[in-house]
Amino acid sequence: MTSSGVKQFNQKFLDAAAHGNLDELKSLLGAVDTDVKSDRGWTALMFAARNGHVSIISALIEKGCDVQCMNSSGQTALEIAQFWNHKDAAAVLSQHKENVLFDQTHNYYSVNPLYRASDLRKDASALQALKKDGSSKFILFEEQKPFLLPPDGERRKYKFALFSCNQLSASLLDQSSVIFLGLETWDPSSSAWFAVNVKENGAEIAKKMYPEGVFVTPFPATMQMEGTHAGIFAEAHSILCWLDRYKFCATCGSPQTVVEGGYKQVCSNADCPSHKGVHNTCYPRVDPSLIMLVVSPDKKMCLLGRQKRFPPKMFSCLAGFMEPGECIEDTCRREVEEESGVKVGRVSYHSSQPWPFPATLMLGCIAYARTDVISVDKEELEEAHWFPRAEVAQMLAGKHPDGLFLPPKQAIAHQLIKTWVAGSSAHL
Ligand SMILES: NC(=O)C1=CN([C@@H]2O[C@H](COP(=O)(O)OP(=O)(O)OC[C@H]3O[C@@H](n4cnc5c(N)ncnc54)[C@H](OP(=O)(O)O)[C@@H]3O)[C@@H](O)[C@H]2O)C=CC1
Ligand SMILES: [Mg+2]
Ligand SMILES: [Mg+2]
Ligand SMILES: [Mg+2]
Ligand SMILES: [Zn+2]
Repeated sequence: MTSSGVKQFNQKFLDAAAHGNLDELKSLLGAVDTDVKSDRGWTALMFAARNGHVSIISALIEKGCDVQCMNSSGQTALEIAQFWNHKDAAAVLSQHKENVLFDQTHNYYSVNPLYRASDLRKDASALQALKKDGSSKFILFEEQKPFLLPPDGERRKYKFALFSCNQLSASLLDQSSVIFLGLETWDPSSSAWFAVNVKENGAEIAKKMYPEGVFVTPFPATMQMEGTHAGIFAEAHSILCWLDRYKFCATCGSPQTVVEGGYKQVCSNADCPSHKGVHNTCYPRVDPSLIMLVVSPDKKMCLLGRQKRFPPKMFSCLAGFMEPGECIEDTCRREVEEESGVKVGRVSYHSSQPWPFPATLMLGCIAYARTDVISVDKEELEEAHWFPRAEVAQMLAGKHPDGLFLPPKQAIAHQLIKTWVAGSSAHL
């Protein structure tokens, strides 16, 4: 199709959304990019939100459109629906889990719908019964690679291939490292989910059941998963990596036994001090890390940097691990000063994101600089600059004249930057 043909096609799609023409929209859905934008940066979802067309909104969300996308004035579809007082449309948009829950941002990898039922972990016989229950669901991993159904004509995103206990061998299910991920709801009779690390023959069974399924290298493939499955992946992958990396007691070096559905390891040495007092070596790790959008003293610019490993032309927020005995605010101030020489004053918390590679927890902040002179630590960053808001908006929209761009929407860095560009938050 010629470029003017594509433009006409896209316009038809946007018009169908704006006029509430569901049949027309559905006939175009497979053929167009659901997030295509008008000249003013409006998506089909925003047009539907503007006019309160709930069925169009539902059809677009079902197809996996970007609910958090912003127009050139920095509004999301939800904000548009609220502004025009379309209550039903706003309700559908705000219910959507990838968007906003409890009026708070929920980042990618953080939307895990399972109820973790941690009390059940201690009940070995209850867990054993759940493993044999026909309604329980099993997801598979091989060497920490999840077994997923890839996108196809119908499906735009990866999702887990689900197995029942009858489809897996007894020896696979008997492993102590079968991880109990939780129940589907708070109702104790709801289905349980488990993650299993398979050996060769398990991988064969998986392929036989789902010939189209693949064991994928987690990053970046899991960035393209259905939102709730990405949340379940984050839980399972972090635990599996921990079990794989921490096989011996950190206190005395003896082998450990996996207990509590994979959530604890106990030292086999009865005399080990880890059996007494504070025994935090037995539990899975979470490594807190700060990520911050630093705003200039005049509030007109933000600080973005490049690590050497980034793809060319990509800039992002500064980030760094928390150190022992440090509070969130001080980690933020220290990492920014170490990496860029800029001194930060007030730090305001925005939102968090599990980053399961293997078990980082990103704590996202907006940081207010007290100084603006940049002196880059070349060990950590290749370059860092102040960028004016209009230029960052171009980067967000993928329209920067020099092709500079930002991490994708699944990264908390993107969400922090978007918050600042929109200037719509209580943080600013
Ligand atoms: N979700 C998102 O949007 C983004 C996520 N991130 C993630 O944030 C995390 C931190 O960012 P990064 O800039 O790399 O961190 P830092 O600025 O703290 O520097 C990284 C260095 O810290 C050391 N290190 C590794 N693990 C730890 C730890 N648990 N505690 C203390 N120091 C550690 C490593 O040194 P050595 O290699 O010498 O051992 C590493 O090279 C990373 O996991 C990164 O993937 C970063 C940017 C965006
Ligand atoms: Mg650093
Ligand atoms: Mg860093
Ligand atoms: Mg550091
Ligand atoms: Zn020990």
